[in-house]
Parts: sequence; structure tokens; C-alpha cells
Amino acid sequence: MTSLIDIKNYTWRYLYTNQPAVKNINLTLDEGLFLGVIGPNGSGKTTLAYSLNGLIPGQYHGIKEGEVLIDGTEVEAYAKGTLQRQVGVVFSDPEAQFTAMTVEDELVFGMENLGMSIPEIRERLEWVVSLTDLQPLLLKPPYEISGGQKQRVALAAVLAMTPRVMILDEPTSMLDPISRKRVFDVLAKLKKEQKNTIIVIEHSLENLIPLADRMAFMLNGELVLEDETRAFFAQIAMLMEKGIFPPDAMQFFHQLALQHMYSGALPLTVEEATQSLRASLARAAGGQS
Ligand SMILES: Nc1ncnc2c1ncn2[C@@H]1O[C@H](COP(=O)(O)OP(=O)(O)OP(=O)(O)O)[C@@H](O)[C@H]1O
Repeated sequence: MTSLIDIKNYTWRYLYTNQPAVKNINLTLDEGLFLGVIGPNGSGKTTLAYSLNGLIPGQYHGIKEGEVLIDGTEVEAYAKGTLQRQVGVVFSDPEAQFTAMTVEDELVFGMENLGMSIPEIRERLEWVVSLTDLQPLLLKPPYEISGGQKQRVALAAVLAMTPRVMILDEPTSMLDPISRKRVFDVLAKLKKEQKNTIIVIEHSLENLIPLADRMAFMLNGELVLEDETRAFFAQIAMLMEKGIFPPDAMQFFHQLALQHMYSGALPLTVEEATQSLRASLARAAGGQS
């Protein structure tokens, strides 16, 4: 079976630069999975996202080696306009994407461009508006709403086009914690409801980890580690050494493990940490009696 995303020995160097922005990337991702991508600024995350939706090599000049296949076909082999039904990207500054006078028109615009029928547009519109809680904003101009609302509009506009892969590039980097949580709540609903493959590039690990089936870590253009989320964080010592700081609950258990006070798998969330602690305390109490 072909993976939905298959990147093979992929290297991209922007024209007039000395170093490749991404180097020898190998990554496969099956349909329906949620991948979290982390890495410091300049590590190649956005370049990787652009490479999946055809902006690279379409809009940028550079030198490509290797292959980036979506559903078995090279991104540049897709006929004009057809890759959008496969891969949609939401950027951290969504305003740059807006073209319409109202939120509703913004949501409809992309679907019309793809030539969807009116009943299909209505049905998709209703679905994305309820998923993203945008009903009260439909008649507002998209540039007059808050940052978090803009992010939800951008997400809804891309989702409305039903891409099989959704990529969100630092969707919450400009948001306050409450707006950030609302965006992740939408992603959680989406993960539950739909079969989309979702790739989220994000620094906020607390929000990302509970949703991610797999995690990828990029550094200096290389994919240093990519694995199922729990196995990924089993490499916590290497990640911390390279400047990635997992959530406090996970670090706490890592410290306990280093001091031989804990030997299980590291908890991924506060809820898991609470359960692990409760189990350890119960065991200790049992041992004393
Ligand atoms: N249009 C461009 N032309 C030339 N070099 C670029 C271009 N865009 C990015 N780069 C370079 O490619 C490398 C990877 O950048 P990229 O934006 O992909 O990283 P990133 O991990 O997404 O960073 P950030 O978290 O800051 O968005 C960096 O060295 C960057 O300077």
C-alpha cells in the first residue's frame, strides 16, 4: 500500500544560498495520522511544509534532490489546482491569506475556485462553521476579528476545501493561551470526526502532545527523530540536550527515573502523570503495610 505522504532522500537548497534548508529527509505518513513537528527557528520546518503543498518548487527557485510524493505522485506532477484537494496549509499569519470582505465569503471562496457544486458548498460551509464555532462572525470582515478568530477562519477556509492533508504552520504562535486552546480544541474535534491527515508545526508541546500520533524533530535541516509519540519522548535526554524542553510533568518523571525512583514509561500528559504518581504512591503505601 502506498503511504499518503512519502518523502525520499529529499534535499532542497534555495537559490543563492550555500546550505540546503532541508537535507536528506526520509519520512512516510499514512492517511489519518496526526504528526507534530518541532524544531528551533530555521531548522527547515516551513520549508518542509512548502515542499508538501507544492509552493516548493512551484513558487520558489532552488535545487531539489530526491522525491516528495503525495499519494504516490510527485507534487510537481499534479495538474494545476489539483494538489489543493490533497494538501492544504494554514500559516501562522492567516491575514496574508484573506481576500474576501466577509468571513463567510472567505470560507466560500476556495470552494468556488475548486468548482464545488452549490449544495456541496452549503454542506461543507455548515460543517466547518459548526466545527470552528464561527457562526457569530460570518458577516464580519476577516481583518476586523481577533487573532485567534482569524486563525480559526483560516483553518476553516482550508478545511472547507477537503484536503486529505492539513498542514498548520505554527498556528498559535501569535495567540494568547485561551485562543491557543480554542484552536487546539478545533484540531481535537477534527481528529475525532474526520479522516484528515494533520501535520502541525508547533512550539507549544503541552497542546500538541495529547493529539499527536507521531512526532518529528528537525534540526539544521535534518529530520533528527521521527517516531510514535511515546517512543519519540523516550529519547528525552537527547531532545533536552538539543534544546527541546518537554512539558514539566514529563521532565519531572524523567528526573525521578534518573534518580531510580521511577521506571515506567514517561507520562505524556498531566492526566497520565497524575495516574502514574497515584499508582506509585499506592505501591509505596502497599509496600509499607
Ligand atoms: N525564501 C528563502 N530563501 C532563502 N533561504 C530561505 C528562504 N526561506 C527559508 N530560508 C532558509 O532556509 C532555512 C530553513 O528555514 P525555514 O523557514 O524552513 O525554517 P523553520 O524551521 O520553519 O523556521 P521558523 O521556526 O523560524 O519558521 C533557514 O536557514 C532559512 O534562512
